[in-house]
Amino acid sequence: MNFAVIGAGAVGMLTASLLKEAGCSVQLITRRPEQAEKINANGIKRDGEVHFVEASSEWDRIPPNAFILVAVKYSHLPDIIKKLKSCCLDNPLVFMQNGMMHIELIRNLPQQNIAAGIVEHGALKISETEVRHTGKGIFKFALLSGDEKRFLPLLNINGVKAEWHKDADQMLFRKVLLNTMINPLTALLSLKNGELLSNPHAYELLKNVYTELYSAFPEIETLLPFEQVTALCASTAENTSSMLADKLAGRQLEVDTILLYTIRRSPYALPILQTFYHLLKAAEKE
Ligand SMILES: NC(=O)C1=CN([C@@H]2O[C@H](COP(=O)(O)OP(=O)(O)OC[C@H]3O[C@@H](n4cnc5c(N)ncnc54)[C@H](OP(=O)(O)O)[C@@H]3O)[C@@H](O)[C@H]2O)C=CC1
Ligand SMILES: CC(C)(CO)C(=O)C(=O)O
Repeated sequence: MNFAVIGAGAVGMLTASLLKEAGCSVQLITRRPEQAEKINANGIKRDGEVHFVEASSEWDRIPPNAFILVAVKYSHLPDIIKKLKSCCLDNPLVFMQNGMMHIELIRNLPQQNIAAGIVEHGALKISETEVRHTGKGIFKFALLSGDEKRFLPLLNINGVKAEWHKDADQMLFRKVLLNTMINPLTALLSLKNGELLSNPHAYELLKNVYTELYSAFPEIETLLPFEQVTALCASTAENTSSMLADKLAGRQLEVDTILLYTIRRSPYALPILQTFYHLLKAAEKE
């Protein structure tokens, strides 16, 4: 099976190396040619093992039948969308971003077959050619447009666990709610995921956020029971959330596509989350 992975950050390097290990043919597309050169020379190091994946910053290296997995951040998408409007017109596309604001952005792409992906793995970029697999999980996919049969091969890749979901909105919103609860609190308080449970003040805030979300989205009771939130904090206890990792690295935070999305989707004002939103935006570097 052929893949092109766009973006050689934490998720891009993790996904490309897992697919290569599974015997797939993988073309990694970097933004900077110098990163592609380093990857071609040294491979991708993942937890001490090296996986040789072909990398380039040239989009014409993408085979016409390859699945294109877009593994960049929400804020990087405008450039990618510009490219996709005139190339890779027949390739199936999968967008792997956290959050949900990208769904509107990609609505008018010319490609027929488009899916959303959820990455329930933890990945930390160590260097231009090294990634740490900080949490082993699963990939989830759901159809945004086109023919779902086109994507079913993604569920049968050796050693790469994947699930198909019938309802893209529900799949994505569950993850948004999870990220809305964990990411801002960890980023604001500089806590690891597990400390949201062990720090009594953080735990109180986590419960209050859940209660606030419940008032706006009562379906959360079945979509994402509080026990599932605490179970995830416990199973990723040592993880630095992606929002805290971005803050520590001085990168732009994915606040809008996660937190602002939730605030806007709510039928009522959400004062706790609005406060978190302004605290995070006020501290964000230009
Ligand atoms: N890290 C994690 O554990 C998880 C992340 N996610 C989600 O996955 C998405 C990606 O996250 P993550 O991998 O951590 O982000 P990173 O910031 O580590 O990586 C993003 C990569 O995209 C590259 N990029 C930006 N613009 C382009 C472009 N025009 N062409 C090619 N490459 C480009 C960047 O390149 P450059 O370095 O040159 O700027 C960078 O390598 C996010 O939405 C995140 O929320 C989901 C679950 C877990
Ligand atoms: C679920 C969670 C919070 C795990 O760290 C995550 O997806 C993230 O860090 O963005």
